[in-house]
Amino acid sequence: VFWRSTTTSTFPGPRPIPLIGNILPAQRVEKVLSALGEKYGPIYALKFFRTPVLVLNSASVARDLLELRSSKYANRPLPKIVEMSSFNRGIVMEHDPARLRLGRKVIHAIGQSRGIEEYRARIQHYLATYLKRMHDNPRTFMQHARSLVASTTLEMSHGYEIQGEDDPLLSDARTLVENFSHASDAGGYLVNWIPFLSIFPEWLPGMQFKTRAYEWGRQYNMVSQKAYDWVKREMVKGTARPSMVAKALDETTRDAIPEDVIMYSAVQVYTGGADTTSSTICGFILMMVRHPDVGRKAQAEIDHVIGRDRLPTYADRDKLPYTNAILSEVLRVIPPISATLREPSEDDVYDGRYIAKETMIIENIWGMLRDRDVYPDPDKFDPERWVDFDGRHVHHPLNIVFGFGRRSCPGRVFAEEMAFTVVALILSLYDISNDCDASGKPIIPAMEQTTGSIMFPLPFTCKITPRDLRASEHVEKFYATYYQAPGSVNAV
Ligand code: HEM
Repeated sequence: VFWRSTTTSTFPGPRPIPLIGNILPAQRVEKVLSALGEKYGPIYALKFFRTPVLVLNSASVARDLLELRSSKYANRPLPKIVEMSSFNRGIVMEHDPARLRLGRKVIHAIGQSRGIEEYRARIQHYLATYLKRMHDNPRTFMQHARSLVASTTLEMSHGYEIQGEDDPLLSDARTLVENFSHASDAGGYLVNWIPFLSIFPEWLPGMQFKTRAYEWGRQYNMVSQKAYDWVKREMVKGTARPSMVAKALDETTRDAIPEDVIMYSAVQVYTGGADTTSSTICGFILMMVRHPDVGRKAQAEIDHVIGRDRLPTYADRDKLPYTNAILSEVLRVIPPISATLREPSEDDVYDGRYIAKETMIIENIWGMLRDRDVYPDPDKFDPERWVDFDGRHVHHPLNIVFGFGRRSCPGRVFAEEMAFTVVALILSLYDISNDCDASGKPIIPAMEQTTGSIMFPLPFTCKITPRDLRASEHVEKFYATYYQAPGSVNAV
């Protein structure tokens, strides 16, 4: 204590109310945290009840702490409600370093380009299905984006093929994401700040959160187990398709990884990957409706580099800098995850100031991506910013939206590939424009997102029309080439 008080000072921040701490709104916290950052700087202190909190509002500070001191900042705080609902099982909230390492290793089997390659034919199949649906029914573009990513992630994690929108596993997985989103809303439950509340019985007024948390936990365990058992049964029958679970249960690694680590890691491919990646695709369409000039410029680039005789592929990414810049700028202005949490496993000092062990660290991703010192006019959607910008730079949006250091997103490679491919295909095939209301006035959708730990653009309408006759021919050809009829896929 003597050392602390003589050599270090504390971080600036708004004065907390005694006993309660600082009060933040229940929704759109990231915006309030950014506004406070403008007053108190790139790293500042708050207090929630007795918990000390540090907010990181700058990517450089996040890199200094979470990347350059990654072993010290590899933990996430564990809110009581998350523990009560069993969501601490699985990579996202894992506390045990050995289990975390194994869980991330399981996911890495599909998180790297080589791993993704094994699913190439299936990814093409789902892209073909997506394009056909977009072509036949462009009005439901949001649903098509969600189905595309849901199908691909469940295929890669479990080798499972979704049977339409009513598929029982898909609807269980969607409920699970919703429950997780509620449970991980740290500010939403008093018990996260006053943990002893959890000892009171469920029938007392105000204790209903306990019933809810146990129900979420029951559902999480049930879905994870059901999906995992399904793969094991398929393996016994000899009909299992290539998947992350099948690979992890392979003879060579069978004894090395505990079964529950495989089971929960697999289900988190869907929970971590599906809504985030489809939110990005819908965010792209939203920005194209709002900025038709940007879409036209990208189409000119695609036509010039690729021509109209074939469709762009992921392999063309480096040749399409403007199209690629659109993806970066979409993720900068509407990142699917606005903030995540960490905590240091030991005391630390940064910039001459003291950080106590188990301080709650808020990575304000939304705020970092609107840092006025780095991005002039940060609310402006301007892909041009990224055309000549070094992709390795700490302030490049793609180095921020997936987080930092040891807990950064293991699905980044897949997410970038899927999102870029869809952006390039859609721009090459379709014009995206605004709808009009009954009086003929253009409807320009607002940049509003759902609340919760994964944000999705609110439903909006637009027109998605084929650019020319060649677009229809390309979609038909793509479908004929890549669509795989049920039952035609080989087992492992
Ligand atoms: C555009 C799409 C995506 C975005 C923006 C995104 C963003 C993030 C962020 C910000 C984190 C927290 C990082 C941190 O704490 O520093 C994270 C973690 C995670 N993501 Fe993603 N993600 C995306 C797609 C995916 C995909 C496709 C998968 C699955 C293959 C996935 C699986 C995970 C998992 C399991 C974690 C927890 C990692 C850990 O705690 O160690 N994500 N993601």
